[in-house]
Amino acid sequence: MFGIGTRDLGIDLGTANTLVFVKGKGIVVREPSVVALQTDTKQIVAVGNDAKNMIGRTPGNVVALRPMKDGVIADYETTATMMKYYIKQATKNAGIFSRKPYVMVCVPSGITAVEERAVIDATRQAGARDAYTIEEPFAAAIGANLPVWEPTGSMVVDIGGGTTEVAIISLGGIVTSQSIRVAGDEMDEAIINYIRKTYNLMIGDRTAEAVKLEIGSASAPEGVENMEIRGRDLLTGLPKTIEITATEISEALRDTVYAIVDAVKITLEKTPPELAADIMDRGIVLTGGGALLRNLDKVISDETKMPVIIAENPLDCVAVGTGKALEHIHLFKNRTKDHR
Ligand SMILES: Nc1ncnc2c1ncn2[C@@H]1O[C@H](COP(=O)(O)OP(=O)(O)OP(=O)(O)O)[C@@H](O)[C@H]1O
Repeated sequence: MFGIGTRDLGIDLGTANTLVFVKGKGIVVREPSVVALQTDTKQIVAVGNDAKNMIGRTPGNVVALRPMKDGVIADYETTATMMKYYIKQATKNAGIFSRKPYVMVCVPSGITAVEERAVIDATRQAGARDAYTIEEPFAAAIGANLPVWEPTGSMVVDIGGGTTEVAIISLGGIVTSQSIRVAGDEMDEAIINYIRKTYNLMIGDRTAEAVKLEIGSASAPEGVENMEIRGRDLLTGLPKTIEITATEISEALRDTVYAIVDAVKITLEKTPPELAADIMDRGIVLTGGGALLRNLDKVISDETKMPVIIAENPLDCVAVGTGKALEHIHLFKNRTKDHR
């Protein structure tokens, strides 16, 4: 058995954000999963926040890209480079003689063996002494302080950028789960499509996300809320400003919201009755950035007739849970396909 120390890391390698957790210190890195590269030399120009600010604004010789898509690695080399940068940042005060870190990385529960192998290899290439994986909803449940090791049912719905993971957990294992590639990014796309179709206006990803954060809602909000947005008029080709309402945005988000509701219902249908009774008592716990979409808890509760609770600090749950899981790394040795 090896001891897990303050140099070992839990990484939430997300489609939208990458977070690094260190035991005893908490979350030490919290940055967007974005890298800006020179197109010809592939040299890194910026990582994280600096790179995110460049999205849609780069000159011809620089490209700002998100190397993760739908919760899995879309661009292997860039992901490894990004992880190396963040691992270095998280371990910079560890001293030159300390050993390389063990790293636990979360992966979507629907991941294929090939996709999982890519995460493990990229983590090793990024400087890990060894890499382990944990399924995202399990990490989210640990991070949300659910009693995952006890013989009682807990239900977690983790709504990230690329994936929504729904899982029932009991006795340290996932009893049943659903992973759908519908989450925050799809909401942004739905807003872009709605505005293009309704107003012939093309807006960028960042504007769409800003609209979602400011006036987005899973059901029509009470009262009137407006927001001015800028984009390019598809008829004239010129910049244009329009005003949209929160009610329109809730219509735009409807299909995405109901895809998430359906995943929750399907999982509940597959849940053994004893565990369903536990969940009825304790409620469904929402984690991930998407949990903060206004009224989403209410819509899920109305549709399932179950109590729904938003976890404290929902954006941090997966990273905290991934880091805490390091303490049980011996259990993950068997769970990780790589070590079976
Ligand atoms: N207040 C909010 N309302 C709605 N959505 C939000 C809010 N805050 C953050 N989000 C969304 O949450 C998503 C990011 O969540 P999170 O960091 O949990 O995802 P991730 O771990 O990077 O993704 P994944 O788990 O799919 O790999 C983004 O789509 C972001 O727009």
